[in-house]
Amino acid sequence: MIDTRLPLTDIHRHLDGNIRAQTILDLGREFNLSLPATTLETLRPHVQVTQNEPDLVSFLQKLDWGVKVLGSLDACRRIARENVEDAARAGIHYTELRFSPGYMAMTHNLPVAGVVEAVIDGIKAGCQQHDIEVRLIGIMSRTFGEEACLRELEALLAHRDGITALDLAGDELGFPGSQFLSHFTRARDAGFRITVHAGEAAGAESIWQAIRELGAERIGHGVKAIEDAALMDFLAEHQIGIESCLTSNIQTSTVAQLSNHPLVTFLNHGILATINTDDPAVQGIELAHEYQVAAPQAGLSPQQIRTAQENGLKIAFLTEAEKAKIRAKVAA
Ligand SMILES: O=c1[nH]cnc2c1ncn2[C@@H]1O[C@H](CO)[C@@H](O)[C@H]1O
Ligand SMILES: [Zn+2]
Repeated sequence: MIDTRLPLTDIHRHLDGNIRAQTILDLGREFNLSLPATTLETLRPHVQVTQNEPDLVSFLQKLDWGVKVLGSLDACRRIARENVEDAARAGIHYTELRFSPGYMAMTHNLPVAGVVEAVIDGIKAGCQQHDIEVRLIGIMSRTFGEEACLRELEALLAHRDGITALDLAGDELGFPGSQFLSHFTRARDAGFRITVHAGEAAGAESIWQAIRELGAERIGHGVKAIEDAALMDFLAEHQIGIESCLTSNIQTSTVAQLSNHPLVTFLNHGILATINTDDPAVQGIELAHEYQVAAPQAGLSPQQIRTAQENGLKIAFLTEAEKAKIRAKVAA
């Protein structure tokens, strides 16, 4: 259950993995694109997971139509604003929305820094209309290689003030973190907080690499940490937070069934693990489902679910003063 006296957070939520099917239809029409379907019902299987995918890369293909319809910077602004609205409607008090500007820019050759600016704008517009606190995480999509990631990094650095952290996402097996050392050095020098998708498709060594070489303060998914006792101890001792996304891990076949998910073991081990969505529209879920259905199925007790909820703000990329303000507001 969600404890309504505590802030509800979603700190692992891709805004370009949460584009409404209706918006995909609207934008397809606006830019005269030929979509695979023209009604919501028939479009859905092309943009939403309908059965578990065999692996991460197949799952990620479901995000493609969402970004293919981004024919202008205004379209990017729109989906950013709608993301704030969706998160507010899901009852979320604080969210960190992440996006890959190069991935969003790709199909229609939009200026990458322009996409970053449009997303920042759209978030601001959304926050004026909804009572929610939002921070942005820039993603480098490793799937498109080092050069493309460098372009994303530079676009994010050009709008340093609007971006809180840097992440690396996409095909973890094909593009190991070791290819991105210089990217992360630059990002840390610029003062970005760091989270990295690791230990999802690849093993525990990928998590060690993210922490030791990329400077990750938090890990996205981190499922494979369970295979390395020393790493489990390290995560707990150094308070490296884990951003768990239960349903996502089933849909990517990272974990065979929720009863085998390591989240409960992470919590028992004193690791600051959290409950998040990942790509809600693509997955066909919202955060409430993760708390009310997925977490109990993963064996979490009500107390453990509450701990995971508290951990969300604990490991958020905010100052202690900002966290205190959100806690006070929700408790009031
Ligand atoms: O669960 C995930 N694991 C790894 N990468 C992901 C996941 N969901 C989305 N992306 C990746 O994030 C970028 C868009 O924000 C894209 O690179 C997409 O492939
Ligand atoms: Zn993710």
